[in-house]
Formats: sequence, C-alpha cells, structure tokens
Amino acid sequence: MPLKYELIKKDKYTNARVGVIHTASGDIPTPIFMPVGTVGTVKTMTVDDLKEMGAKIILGNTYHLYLKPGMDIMKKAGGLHKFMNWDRPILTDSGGFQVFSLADNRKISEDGVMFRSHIDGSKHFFTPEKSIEIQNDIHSDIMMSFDECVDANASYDYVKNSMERTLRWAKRGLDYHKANSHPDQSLFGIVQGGMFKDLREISARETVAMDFDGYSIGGLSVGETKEEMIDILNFTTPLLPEDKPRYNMGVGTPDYLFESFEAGIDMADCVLPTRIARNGTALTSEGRVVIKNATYKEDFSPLDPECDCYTCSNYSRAYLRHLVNAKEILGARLLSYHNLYFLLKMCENIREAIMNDSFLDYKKEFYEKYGY
Ligand SMILES: O=c1[nH]cnc2cc3nc(NCc4cccs4)[nH]c3cc12
Repeated sequence: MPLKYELIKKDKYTNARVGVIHTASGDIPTPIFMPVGTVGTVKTMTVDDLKEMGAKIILGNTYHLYLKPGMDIMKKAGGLHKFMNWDRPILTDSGGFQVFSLADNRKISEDGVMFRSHIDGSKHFFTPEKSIEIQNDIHSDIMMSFDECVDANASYDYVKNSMERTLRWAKRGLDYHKANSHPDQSLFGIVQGGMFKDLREISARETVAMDFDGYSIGGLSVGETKEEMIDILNFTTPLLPEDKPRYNMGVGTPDYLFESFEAGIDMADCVLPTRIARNGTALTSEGRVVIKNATYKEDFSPLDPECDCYTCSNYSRAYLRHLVNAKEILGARLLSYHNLYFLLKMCENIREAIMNDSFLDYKKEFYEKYGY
C-alpha cells in the first residue's frame, strides 16, 4: 500500500500540524527533518548513529546513485535499504535537480534531458519514466516526479513553459508509476512556478488534480530572498490538500524550518548540517559556532550546553577545534552527528509544542536564544 498520512493535531494559532506518515518501511512523525544520504550514506554517519539520533527517514539521490554505484549493483543488492543496511523509510529525489545543478552540457527537450556525467563525462538521457524506473530499482519508499527546478531569477515566459512541461512530465511519470512500481511505493508531485503566484496556482491545481500520494514545493531555496521564499511558501502550501504530506525541498537552516512548518509543511531536507560540519561549523542553541575560532582554544565546555547528544556529552569545544584544525576525520564526524541531532531534536520539540498549542512560544524562545 502507498503511504497514508494521519493528521493528529493542528496548532491553534498557525497552520503548523502534527501527523504521522505510515509507510511499509515504518512510521514517520511530522514535522520532520530528513538527513540527506546522497550516494547511500549520510556522510560520516553509520545507520546506528542515525537511529540513535532519532532519524526516521533519509534521502537518496537518483542522479548520484544511477551514476555510482549504478543500477546493476543496486538491483543485485536488492535495493538501497539492503545495500546500506537502513531498514527505515527512504525518500529519493528524481534526478532532475541534480542534472541541472551538477551535470555537464545538458540538453532539455519535451522527451527528457540529455546530460553528461559530472564524474566521467559519459552521456545519459533521463525521462520521467526512466526516473521512476531508477527509483524503483532503489526500492525508494517515497519517490519524486521528474521536474525542472528553474532558478530564482528566470523570466516569466521561461518559468511558464518549464512549469507546463513539468506538469506533462508529472503525468507521464505517474502513469509509468501506476503500471510499474511496487504497491508499497509512493510518488509525490512537485509544484513549480518560480516566484510567480499565478504560475504557482496553476501548477498546484493541476498537480493536485493528478492525485499524488503527497506534494513537494519545488523551485525554492535556489537563491531567492528569504522574503520571497516565505511569500511563495505561504501562498502555495494552502493550495495543497490537508490529508496528504507536504514537503519543502532543500530546507534548511533552523529559521527556514520553523517558517516551513508554520506554513503547514510536514517534511524538509537539506545537506546543510553535514556540509557545514565538514567545514567546522556547528548549529547550537545559542547560534552558529565556528569551532576553528581562537575563542575556543581553551574552552573545555561542551559544544552546546543544552544538548545531550554523544558529541556534547563526551567532548569539549577545545578538542573539537583541535580535530578540525588538524583536519582529523573525527572532527567532521562529531560535528555532523551533533548538527543532525540538533535539527532532529528541534523537530521533536516543535511536534511537542504543536501538541500544546505553543508553537509560536517555542519559536520565539528558540529565535531569541539562537540570535535570530
Ligand atoms: O525544485 C526542486 N525539485 C527537485 N529537487 C529540488 C531540490 C532542492 N534543493 C534546494 N535547495 C537546497 C540546495 C542544495 C544544493 C544546492 S541548493 N532547492 C531544491 C528544489 C528542488
């Protein structure tokens, strides 16, 4: 059976809501942050680390997995869950975004996108059907439709034509999914339309009319201002059905997560926590800590005084600074663990706040302490 969304509680003062997404691979409490495991690993984390920190679902990227290790190995492994020994839900992006943001000299047509691998320059052709086929080989629990994510300053005409093609691609992918995917696999439609509300409304209405298992808001967190993101988010989210999950793609920083959940979004993902960890930056209850700063040279206190994660319970800022300065892999690992834990714990606190009709109080308290 495809996923079922169970709405549990709506916040009294905002559009925020608590729910559970029931999937064949397990239940997902929402609102939820989804760690990104691009090529079948959330960088430096074992699956036990992920379970210990409370990760309920992780992402895999169709584009990356298709190129390496490739679908031959993926199929022989019996899919990504078995390959990486992760027995909880996996959501996969459809490859469209990565083709446009990573591949070389890509050529877009009505049928699909021709591109060259950013790894070895080999030539490939993705279509909406091919994208679903690859996500089936991965055994993805929640699949994304093949779409074009246009950048924030694309012209109205380009966005209109692209959005209309993305709708045609969505229908093709849905038809292929109905005929070829396993009944336990779910498929989301992706709403595009750039920064233009009339195009967003058409995209939302036409995508919802195709009756997907859930809906993503695409084309955001691609360089637009925070005000633009919030404006489009608050306009688009209410156009999506209440009884299905809503996913804001590529989000993000704590404030973007708060704004998304306040608008009624249930799911979000971003490479941010592990990416900034590898550069020596931590998210803490008192804001970002750039651990390389000399300030922390003799600071033997925990990274985040309010965090009970493995990193904060066992190591000091001085030690973490030493590891990062010495370019020790353990530094990246301990900061990645903490950053992911921080966002997952924040989501748990948000769920609790919504249950008590105190989402806005928690947001205010978090923002003041974080320094927003
Ligand atoms: O419209 C989209 N369609 C399918 N995948 C996406 C992923 C996305 N990720 C971001 N932002 C986060 C980023 C990650 C790396 C560069 S930007 N925005 C995104 C938009 C889309």
